[in-house]
Amino acid sequence: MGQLKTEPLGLEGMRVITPFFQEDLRGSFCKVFRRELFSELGAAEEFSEMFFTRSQRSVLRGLHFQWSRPQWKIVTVLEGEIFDVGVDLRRDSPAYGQWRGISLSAENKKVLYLPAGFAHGFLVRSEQALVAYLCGGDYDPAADGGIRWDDPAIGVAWPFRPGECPVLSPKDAALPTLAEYEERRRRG
Ligand SMILES: Cc1cn([C@H]2C[C@H](O)[C@@H](COP(=O)(O)OP(=O)(O)O[C@H]3O[C@@H](C)C(=O)[C@@H](O)[C@H]3O)O2)c(=O)[nH]c1=O
Repeated sequence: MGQLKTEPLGLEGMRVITPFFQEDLRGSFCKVFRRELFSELGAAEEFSEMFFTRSQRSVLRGLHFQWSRPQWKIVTVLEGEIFDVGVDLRRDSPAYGQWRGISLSAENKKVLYLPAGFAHGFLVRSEQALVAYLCGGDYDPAADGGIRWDDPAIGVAWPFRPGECPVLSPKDAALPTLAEYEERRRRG
């Protein structure tokens, strides 16, 4: 009872979790986190932050990471639907720079696990989306980084509707490409 199922998503360590879900006369029960499972997946046993973001349709957040103090993330959607994306930025990974994406919604109840070393972002595909995160590894504003959502070298195929433009934060609109980011780091 109460087990969660996991499946790979094409990049080493990236997993899709199907929560334990049960309905009865009162409503429902949905378990998305179990320490034992996430320890097996490589996540530190303790998480550092839990937070929620609410966003309108077409909002695109990302692609975010902490380069010097990478965090693992567990992402789930409590209301609405997002297209959720992870980009492998682990320096020693043969899949460096590759991305995978999946629809997460309140309806499908899928949960995404991103190991430390991935960039993360999402596009909102419903009127609103309420997204919940657990993050392992402390948030460090000085290490907070990001790369452009539309970096052509990464080539995320965001599922925009015809004529749809993403709504970005000023910070995200000014992010560099991965190559630019690396160049800045090399120069210090
Ligand atoms: C990311 C983060 C931000 N903050 C603060 C900083 C700022 O005042 C406010 C909003 O931050 P941002 O504009 O960076 O929020 P947002 O653009 O929603 O950033 C998030 O985007 C998605 C894609 C992720 O993967 C998350 O880890 C996070 O980076 O929250 C924290 O306190 N802890 C955190 O872990």
